[in-house]
Amino acid sequence: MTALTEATHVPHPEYDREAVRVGIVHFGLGNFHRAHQAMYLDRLMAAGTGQDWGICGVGTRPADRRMHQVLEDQSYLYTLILKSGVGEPAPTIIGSIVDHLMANDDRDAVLARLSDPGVRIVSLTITEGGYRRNGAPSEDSVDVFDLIAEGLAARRTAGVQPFTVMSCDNLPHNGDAARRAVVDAAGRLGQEFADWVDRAVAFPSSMVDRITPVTTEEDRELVRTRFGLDDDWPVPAEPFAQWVLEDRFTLGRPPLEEAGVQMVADVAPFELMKLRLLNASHQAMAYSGILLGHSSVAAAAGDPLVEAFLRRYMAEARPTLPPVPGTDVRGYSESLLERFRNPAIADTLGRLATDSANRLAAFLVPVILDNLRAGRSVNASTAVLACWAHACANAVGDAQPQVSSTLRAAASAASEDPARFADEVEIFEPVIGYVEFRTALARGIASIRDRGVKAFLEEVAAEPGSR
Ligand SMILES: NC(=O)c1ccc[n+]([C@@H]2O[C@H](COP(=O)([O-])OP(=O)(O)OC[C@H]3O[C@@H](n4cnc5c(N)ncnc54)[C@H](O)[C@@H]3O)[C@@H](O)[C@H]2O)c1
Ligand SMILES: O=P(O)(O)OC[C@@H](O)[C@@H](O)[C@H](O)[C@H](O)CO
Repeated sequence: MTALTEATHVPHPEYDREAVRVGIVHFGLGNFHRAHQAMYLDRLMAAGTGQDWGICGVGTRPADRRMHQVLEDQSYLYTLILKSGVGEPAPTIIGSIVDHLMANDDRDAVLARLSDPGVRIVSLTITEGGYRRNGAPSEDSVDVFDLIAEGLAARRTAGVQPFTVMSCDNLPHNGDAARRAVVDAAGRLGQEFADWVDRAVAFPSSMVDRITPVTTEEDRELVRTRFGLDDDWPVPAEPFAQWVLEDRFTLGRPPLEEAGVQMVADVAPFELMKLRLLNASHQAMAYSGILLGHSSVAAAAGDPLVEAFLRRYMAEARPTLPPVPGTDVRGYSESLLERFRNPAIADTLGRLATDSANRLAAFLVPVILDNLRAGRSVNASTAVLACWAHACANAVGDAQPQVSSTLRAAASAASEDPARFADEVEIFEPVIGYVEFRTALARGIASIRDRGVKAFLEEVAAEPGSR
């Protein structure tokens, strides 16, 4: 077994990692960041143009301690395994992460990093829920946005220009979501400071894409036995990767376009296309798939009924999208179905159903709202919510969508009184006033209850698509 630091028999960092300086502080260093942003930076370092943009990860939750320990033990190296489903998986050892801190254990070290003039970007993959402040953070967790605001305040006091805050989470207008959260946290330090943050800090939006599932025991075994590498936490991902990023940075940026990133003035059309076709389809597949007895994404996507339902959903979502520069949106939809079917990606419906209310709020509810406003059908997208209600109430174990106990109780009551469910769910607030929505949802819930999910999905999938 070869240590990652010694491995030369697979692609590995050939650049001098000692010469890499930290230029990016990243909050929420999970699998996606390691498969995406860190991979792009590693490409630049290999080309000799990214050496000022080393990454220092920051964990803010107790669960991040495991990542902290593993990375520290492995000199922050890990294996990215790309799986196309055809031929051998392709490993690359990624070297762009050079430090990781736990804010819970050493807040001062994190603030020192944030104050360092060499740090010019703070990036985020803290999940959709990470942008909602629900009361005080739990005792063991540190609030990401409080830390960022404190870091900005320290820089201002020291006369150091503010860093750029770059959200890489799947949220509509993720830059604006980050701005709101940072300005809100800055407001707790004073209104004048919050106004300064709002004026002086750049918050570019981005569209980020690479399906990156949770690491399994099989992935660890693959890396050990097939590649002879001693890696406690490799990252599996699909070969496809896309990053479209607004070119607004206060203190410069890495030459990301040289690594394949699309730098644009306005990311909104790309972002809408991806969230409403890929992520919302993931939601559509998760709850219908769970009710049909599937547990893996590949199996659900390979089920002709789920595929027909996804096509129907995408046809309903497409009219809500603006033209996307250089992109055939129908072709994009087809390519997604193929990516979902990748048999080598052990992605689970359980992962897609994690934190389900926040995901539906970000990806699906806006599609319903736009179609309602335009007087178009919302049957397929509302069918996703009817499936969600039944999956929340009836699925068990890993398949059960992650929701609050209040929401689960509402979902359980929905079978008895389908018309009530709409009023019980906070994330429906933007669409609750539309009678078409309420009727479609109640009808969907009752139809699954009375005729079963298969008959219901067959009926929805057979409706003529919008375009
Ligand atoms: N996995 C993918 O395929 C993928 C693709 C594109 C974008 N993303 C984005 O990246 C995010 C993270 O995905 P991942 O696969 O790395 O997940 P992960 O579970 O591997 O890592 C999530 C990270 O976010 C942190 N986090 C979770 N909730 C938080 C909160 N409320 N406040 C602060 N930090 C929090 C966790 O501690 C962890 O460090 C997604 O939610 C999505 O927005 C993921
Ligand atoms: O990661 P989330 O919570 O935003 O959504 C779950 C999946 O849809 C998502 O992780 C996709 O796999 C990803 O967005 C593909 O780029």
